[in-house]
Amino acid sequence: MQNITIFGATGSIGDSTLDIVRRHPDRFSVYALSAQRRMQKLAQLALEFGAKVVIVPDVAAVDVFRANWPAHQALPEIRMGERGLCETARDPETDCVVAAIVGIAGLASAFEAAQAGKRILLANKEALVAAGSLFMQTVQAHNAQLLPVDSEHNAIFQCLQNGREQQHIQRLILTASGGPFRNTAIEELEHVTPEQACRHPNWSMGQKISVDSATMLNKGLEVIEAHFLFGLPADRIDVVIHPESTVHSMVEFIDGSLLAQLGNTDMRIPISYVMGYPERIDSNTPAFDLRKLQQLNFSLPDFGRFPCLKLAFEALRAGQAECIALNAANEIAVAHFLQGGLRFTQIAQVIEQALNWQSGQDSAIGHIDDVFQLDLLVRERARAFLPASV
Ligand SMILES: NC(=O)C1=CN([C@@H]2O[C@H](COP(=O)(O)OP(=O)(O)OC[C@H]3O[C@@H](n4cnc5c(N)ncnc54)[C@H](OP(=O)(O)O)[C@@H]3O)[C@@H](O)[C@H]2O)C=CC1
Ligand SMILES: CC(=O)[C@@H](O)[C@H](O)COP(=O)(O)O
Ligand SMILES: [Mn+2]
Repeated sequence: MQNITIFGATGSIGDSTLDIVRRHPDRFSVYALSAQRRMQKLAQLALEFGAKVVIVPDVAAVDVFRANWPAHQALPEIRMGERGLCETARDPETDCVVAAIVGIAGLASAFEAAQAGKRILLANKEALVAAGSLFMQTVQAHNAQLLPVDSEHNAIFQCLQNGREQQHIQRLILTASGGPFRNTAIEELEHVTPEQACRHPNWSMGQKISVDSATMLNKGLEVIEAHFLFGLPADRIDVVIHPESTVHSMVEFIDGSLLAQLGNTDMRIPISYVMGYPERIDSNTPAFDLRKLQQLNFSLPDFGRFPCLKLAFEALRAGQAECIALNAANEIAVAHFLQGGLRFTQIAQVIEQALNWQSGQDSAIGHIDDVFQLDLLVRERARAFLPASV
């Protein structure tokens, strides 16, 4: 029996993970669950899965959680804030951490899990983008196990036969849907709404990653994530637009063979893979219907339409500080776009300004605290780059 702790349990990845737990009560037991705003949902989940611990942001959230808890039931232990998340990450009762908080907010707890030598199922790509080598070194130094949840990296991991084929890679090919604006006239992009940007053609996901898919910064973050996970330089990681999102990514090997992983667009598939790893387990998803598969299309992305993807490649080539800046500026820009305070096309402009600013700095990133410090600094700068009105 594996004791699972899910950080970001109320989100889209949390939902899919808990559905696998539901399917395999003999294998998994929920130890702890965290949430940020949705206290009612957290209480329902903690009750259903018998969580021993919940982690909420602050005292006010504790009150809301308690108010949503049935009077006759014993309360789980309630921990608070980042300290509560980190305490739970290293808790001896936690066997496996699902890192599914969105954004840099998930880094401290995921990093703590690495330091505690836990098994980490990593959805939170921003953690790896911002702390790349430090994170990977920490995983290695503490004998932790890092398994990729992100569908592309999970596909690559499967193609590499769980890492055994790593030394024979020629290049990685990340597939990208192209998002909701793949065919939108470029002049119209400055007028698209948050609602349109969040309407992903193939996947149902949280708001932030949906906007990232629409700008294709998601793919840029994934290129950086792949670089750190699989140790390949930027020029051996390709991105192809594949509107069907059926091929989840590919590996080209030195002998010319290409291996791909295919499947429905349902995150329960990659999540069940890492939950059961090294065994495959039932993902509770419908079988793939090959008769519906008329065509698989592939084309090269247009950097003019998707400047964020170009910026991510530039950040990766420039170094860790630029990757931190890319991510921090994007988080600020996307939050403002979602609140109606920024145009869609201005997201790339804010990121570019932050990267230009970063290129004039001398930022050494040798410790995890350097990551948090630079992240905060870039956020401050990025706020200054936001236009006064849209
Ligand atoms: N969804 C998907 O299919 C995929 C997601 N990912 C990655 O997984 C991560 C999660 O994505 P997704 O599930 O879509 O996101 P959601 O927005 O659906 O869920 C985010 C979760 O994080 C919690 N949360 C939000 N802000 C904070 C914070 N500041 N501190 C602590 N917890 C917080 C939320 O709590 P609350 O609900 O209470 O606000 C929620 O539980 C992202 O990094 C994303 O890029 C990767 C591949 C696929
Ligand atoms: C499900 C998943 O892993 C997402 O990151 C997905 O890949 C987003 O789709 P695109 O970024 O390809 O539009
Ligand atoms: Mn992905």
